[in-house]
Amino acid sequence: MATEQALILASGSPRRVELLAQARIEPARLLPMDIDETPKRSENPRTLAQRLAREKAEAAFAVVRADEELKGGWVLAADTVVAVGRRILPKAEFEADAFSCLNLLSGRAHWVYTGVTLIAPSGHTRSRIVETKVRFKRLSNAEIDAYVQSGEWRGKAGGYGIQGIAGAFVQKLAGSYTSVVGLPLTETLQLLDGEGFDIRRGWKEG
Ligand SMILES: Cc1cn([C@H]2C[C@H](O)[C@@H](COP(=O)(O)OP(=O)(O)OP(=O)(O)O)O2)c(=O)[nH]c1=O
Repeated sequence: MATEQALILASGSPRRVELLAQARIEPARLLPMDIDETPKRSENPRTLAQRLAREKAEAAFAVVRADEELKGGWVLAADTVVAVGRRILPKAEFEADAFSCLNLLSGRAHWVYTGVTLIAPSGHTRSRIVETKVRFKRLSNAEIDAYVQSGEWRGKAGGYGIQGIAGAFVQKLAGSYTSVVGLPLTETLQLLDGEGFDIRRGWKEG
């Protein structure tokens, strides 16, 4: 009989669950961590994504370690930050956020940084940061208005979701598409594999 292995995903992001499902990895438990995501003064976007992924993973690991049922699981967390130069864009909550993000992104290139942290049952921690450059076409006011109406930007870093309508705004992408959606699959599977989690257990046909 195969030994049990449990992945605890320290996330409330449906995108991250879907990306793992794409690789046939199903978390045993979702454990969203409500941490303060405010950037430190003059913190750069890359460092912020790394720090927040680590903080989410560490907070979740503390819960897992103290829980009889969850103990022995692998803890995974990620954080996605969108930036234009050093300017960090908000996770859009209000229409005004979405308007200002889209006006800023229109006709320009921006960077998407996703930090990923994995904590193995032993407590051993590994992190990766993935950087992707995305270029949007020039957006007309009518396009921005219609996109804001769609509501697809809600709760998303930089005020857009590449996996939806905004996929049509992208002229060029250099890096990792899955990282922009919220979880770089190649690097995440490498981390899991490196810490003894069987990433191919669900790959068998039927
Ligand atoms: C740029 C971009 C971001 N996003 C999403 C991914 C993340 O869910 C969100 C960035 O916010 P995060 O703070 O990384 O994640 P979250 O608060 O949604 O979830 P949790 O902390 O519980 O894991 O933006 C997209 O879905 N598509 C995109 O194209």
